[in-house]
Amino acid sequence: MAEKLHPKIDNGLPKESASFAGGTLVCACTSKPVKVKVKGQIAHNHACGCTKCWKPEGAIFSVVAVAGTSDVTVSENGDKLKVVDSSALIQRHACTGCGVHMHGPVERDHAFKGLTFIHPERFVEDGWSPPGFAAFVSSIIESGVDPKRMDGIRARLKTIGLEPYDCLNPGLMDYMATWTAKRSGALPA
Ligand SMILES: N[C@@H](CCC(=O)N[C@@H](CSCO)C(=O)NCC(=O)O)C(=O)O
Ligand SMILES: [Zn+2]
Ligand SMILES: [Zn+2]
Repeated sequence: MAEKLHPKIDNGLPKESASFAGGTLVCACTSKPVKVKVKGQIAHNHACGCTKCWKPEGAIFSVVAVAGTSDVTVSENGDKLKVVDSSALIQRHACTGCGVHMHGPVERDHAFKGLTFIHPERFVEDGWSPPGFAAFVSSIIESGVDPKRMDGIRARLKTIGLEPYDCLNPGLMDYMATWTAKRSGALPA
């Protein structure tokens, strides 16, 4: 049987719509849900195997993307949000009612400063840009996945169309390294 990875990718990738202009993320609470508005299309959507990103029940990967922090606004019931780990790069704001991570801005001096991580499956609307790769794949072992399943899981990701990487994809890794090199002076700013 095919490995189950995440409900939004197990049956093929969701379809992007050219008319998607942003939408509203809603948490899983049946009463007073937290709502977050996002302007415009999301970027760098990926399946993430790290232990820190929020995953729906039973999933071994999260689906996570970024938007510009200035395009992300908590619109309802923001008082229910609490930062999961204030020492982390991504300041993941989780709903204290249901546990869903609703937005995760990067505020520290870093290549990703000014971006906010979000989970597009929480959009009420369809049409958001689908995941393009799988990141931190080996990290699923840290959540308890049997290492013997890894070949099958990587093969399944490739079948779905998500190239598996054990960190981020080459484009984002190069972007971060370039930022670091410019900071150190190894490359001209
Ligand atoms: N093996 C660790 C990896 C955790 C990790 O570094 N996660 C990445 C990707 S999150 C979305 O792409 C990261 O950038 N984390 C920064 C942060 O969490 O603040 C594990 O699995 O825990
Ligand atoms: Zn909630
Ligand atoms: Zn992650």
